[in-house]
Amino acid sequence: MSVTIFALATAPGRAGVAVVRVSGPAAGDALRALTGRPLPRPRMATLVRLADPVGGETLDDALVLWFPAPRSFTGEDVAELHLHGGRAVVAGVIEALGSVPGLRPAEPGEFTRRAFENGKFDLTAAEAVADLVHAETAAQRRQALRQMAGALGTVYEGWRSRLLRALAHLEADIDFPDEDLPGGVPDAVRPVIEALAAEVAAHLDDRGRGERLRDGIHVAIVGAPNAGKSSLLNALAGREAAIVSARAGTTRDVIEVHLDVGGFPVVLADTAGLREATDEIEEEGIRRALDRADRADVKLAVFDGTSWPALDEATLRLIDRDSIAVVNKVDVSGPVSGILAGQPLVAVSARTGAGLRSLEERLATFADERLAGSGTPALTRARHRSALEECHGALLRSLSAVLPELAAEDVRMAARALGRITGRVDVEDVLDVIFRDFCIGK
Ligand SMILES: Nc1nc2c(ncn2[C@@H]2O[C@H](COP(=O)(O)OP(=O)(O)OP(=O)(O)O)[C@@H](O)[C@H]2O)c(=O)[nH]1
Ligand SMILES: [K+]
Ligand SMILES: [Mg+2]
Repeated sequence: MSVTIFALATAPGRAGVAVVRVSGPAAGDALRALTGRPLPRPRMATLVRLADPVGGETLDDALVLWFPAPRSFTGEDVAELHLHGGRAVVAGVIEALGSVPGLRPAEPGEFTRRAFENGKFDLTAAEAVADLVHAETAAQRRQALRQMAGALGTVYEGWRSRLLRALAHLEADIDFPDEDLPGGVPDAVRPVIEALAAEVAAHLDDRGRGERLRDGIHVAIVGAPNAGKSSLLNALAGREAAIVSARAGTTRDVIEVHLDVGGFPVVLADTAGLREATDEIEEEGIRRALDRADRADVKLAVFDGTSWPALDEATLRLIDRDSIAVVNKVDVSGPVSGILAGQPLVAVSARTGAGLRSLEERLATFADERLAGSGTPALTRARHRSALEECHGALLRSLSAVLPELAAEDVRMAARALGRITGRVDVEDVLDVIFRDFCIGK
């Protein structure tokens, strides 16, 4: 029988309300010990006085909820204590719970892990709980909620059950071979495996859409010294994150800010101005700038409008189809317009804020094209990607296997790779890694 765990489920620190969660066979004992009363009616908020079971001192007047197993978040008996969110109240209740026999503080992610182990949801949904807790933008929230509702798990489990049917077919063929037909995969099964391999490949080939939506789309600001890159970063971030000065070569290190642009998470990076370096520090800064530009999903190529229509050569060379060309300082230069890399220039002033809205809209459109996609659930984690790559490889091998026994073994491997994603098969080794991502109380 499992031990009973407890933890503060809300963020630590002073707050209006703090929720303490208790889960396990002794949760009812704990609730009775602190309230001095019989258990309240299940799932009904009840106002009670909580007192220290040892000294009898009053700790709080709290709302308590009682969820008997199995109808609870973890599938075990669960008690929730909604406290006044002061540090002393929370500390007193936590200490009182620690004195109840059979209780111990929870590890990070332990509540969600128990829910998974009790079959409340599959691993992809458990991972989505962590994503939802960390979601900072609307698009991230939507993706996590979809995944939590089982959108990804359903796709992977669907593939797995089709594979298991194909496997049954293959195994029947091994037991009762048709002497006239040579070769590995029989004709009846081949199209099934081919179709699955194609679906898995299409799912893998999404340019990291789901992973990017979790982690943010990477945007690098590049341009000549004094074009106003750092000023632009500050204007978009709404704070003085980077140093601005009239001296060319101010920025050396890459400076990152995290933004919400139209509901999409964006990691915006300011970089050193591109020119012949004057010392080795600047040289390293420029190397980092080019490296970041190379790895970015989108480049903001910033030009100094005061030299319009002359445009910096080094910056022009970096422009490709993943770039947005920006002309800055239009407060000085006056209006500018033109087409670069097939797209209209965005004219802005980091100083007055003119044009920043259109720039944000253009960025959001880029993010939308790359991240939002077709509504099919996206691949969200490297863990899923590597298992799917393994599955795909095994499917391709099975198609070219010369013996049905070998084809069956490959299909079995492909199915096992899918089962590892949802947590159906041998996952003990990954559980610790996955739940370590969670905070305590989740
Ligand atoms: N008038 C005007 N001046 C600007 C604007 N944006 C930046 N500046 C000025 O241009 C100068 C350079 O700005 P920075 O933001 O430091 O330029 P940078 O591209 O980051 O320069 P490096 O880091 O040296 O590559 C500063 O004096 C800014 O005040 C703008 O929109 N209008
Ligand atoms: K500067
Ligand atoms: Mg700068």
